[in-house]
Amino acid sequence: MAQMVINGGKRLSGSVTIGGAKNSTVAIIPAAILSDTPVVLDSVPQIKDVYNLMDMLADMNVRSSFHDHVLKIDPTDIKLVPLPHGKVTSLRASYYFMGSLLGRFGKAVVGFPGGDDIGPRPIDQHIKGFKALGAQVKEHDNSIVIEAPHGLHGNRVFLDMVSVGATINIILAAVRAQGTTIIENAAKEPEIIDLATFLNNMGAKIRGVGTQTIRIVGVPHLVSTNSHMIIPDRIEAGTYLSLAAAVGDGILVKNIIAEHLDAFLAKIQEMGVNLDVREDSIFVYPNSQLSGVKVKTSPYPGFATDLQQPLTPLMLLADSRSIIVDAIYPKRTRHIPELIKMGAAIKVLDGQIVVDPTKQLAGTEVTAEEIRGGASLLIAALMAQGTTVINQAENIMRGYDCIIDKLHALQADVSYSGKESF
Ligand SMILES: CC(=O)N[C@H]1[C@@H](OP(=O)(O)OP(=O)(O)OC[C@H]2O[C@@H](n3ccc(=O)[nH]c3=O)[C@H](O)[C@@H]2O)O[C@H](CO)[C@@H](O)[C@@H]1O
Ligand SMILES: C=C(OP(=O)(O)O)C(=O)O
Repeated sequence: MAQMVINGGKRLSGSVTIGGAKNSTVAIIPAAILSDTPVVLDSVPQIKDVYNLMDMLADMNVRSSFHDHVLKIDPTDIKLVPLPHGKVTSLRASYYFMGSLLGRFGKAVVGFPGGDDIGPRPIDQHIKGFKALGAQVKEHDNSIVIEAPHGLHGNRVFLDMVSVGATINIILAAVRAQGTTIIENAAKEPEIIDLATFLNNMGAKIRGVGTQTIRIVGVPHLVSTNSHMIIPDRIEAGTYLSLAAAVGDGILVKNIIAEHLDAFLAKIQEMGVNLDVREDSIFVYPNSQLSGVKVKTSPYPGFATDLQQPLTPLMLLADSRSIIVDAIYPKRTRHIPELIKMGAAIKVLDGQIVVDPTKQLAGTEVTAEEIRGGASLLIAALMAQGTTVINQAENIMRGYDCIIDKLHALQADVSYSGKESF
């Protein structure tokens, strides 16, 4: 088990540069096996999910190398193998191999995915999409077995709810299918646009990404000719903005696409956070007076569920009550008992997170049950007097690029002991 040790109570300053988006990267790596030629990705975040996906690629005889944020993937000698367990359960995005193996081989055997334990995460819409394209889907030995003996054929799929994962998985399966697939009620996240840009640059015909209707005309082959630069991670950016507002004495957060953070920026400005939004960076001024706000998460462009936890510690500094309603993952509250251990006046009441003004947090031993819960504890620890030990800190490493170096650059007193020493 990895631990992060934080000596809090210090004001931080300096600048931090945001890495490539986790949720783009973890879709684009599985998508790379749809290419007939080697693929090069740039601005890839140094996170645990990337290393786990590389291990899964190796199981399929796909060579990959990762240096200085450049990831090279050569799928030319790929072999169809079942991916029943092992790394599959270490992250959510392993389920994208269902769509991409199906698109490449017309068959996939993939175990049930892991990822953050933030409440029930069914995949019925993914399966509905695969079936609509002509695949047969069954469960065997804790794996999903998907086969399209007569090939995949484009079709219309109306998603019952807006799902990032189902939208991406259907794109991956449809991109080399025969005919046209139309996804309605599709998710609009910027990471889906990034995936489509990557695939279109290799010859795919995907139109309408970023709207609720996506149209995919299948093509027989994909060929990569240029490297693809991953977009900046809006969730990492929101986390550092929240940290900067909570403990900063003036912090510049660089490599940001501010439009991807509209709902988050509007909310922290409503709290009274003083920001200077520049072309591709945001300067956060030291804050004095903050007010409580109400946050309700919803699919993009709404307030991201992945940012409710990193925002929570900042709410403790407000002079009035804040309320969070996570409409996407109502059970995403495993960090709350840990924040209470640190002295936070916070509770879960009727499915809502109620955050009351808290004068001072105190360092103690807590556990990061998942990525964003871990980020929330990290910010709280930087605010707290004394030492905080975060157990299971490897969960934070699933999604935050070079986090220890970035925190050191801001003068934070943080150390990490664990296998993932990046
Ligand atoms: C790797 C990745 O990109 N992860 C993100 C992705 O997760 P993920 O793709 O798993 O999340 P979805 O967008 O699919 O989930 C949205 C909602 O739909 C429900 N649902 C989804 C699929 C399905 O078949 N059936 C169903 O009921 C889910 O339980 C959830 O309540 O989007 C989430 C919501 O923005 C983010 O928190 C995750 O960071
Ligand atoms: C929930 C998240 O990730 P995943 O879907 O990969 O578990 C997240 O990044 O906050």
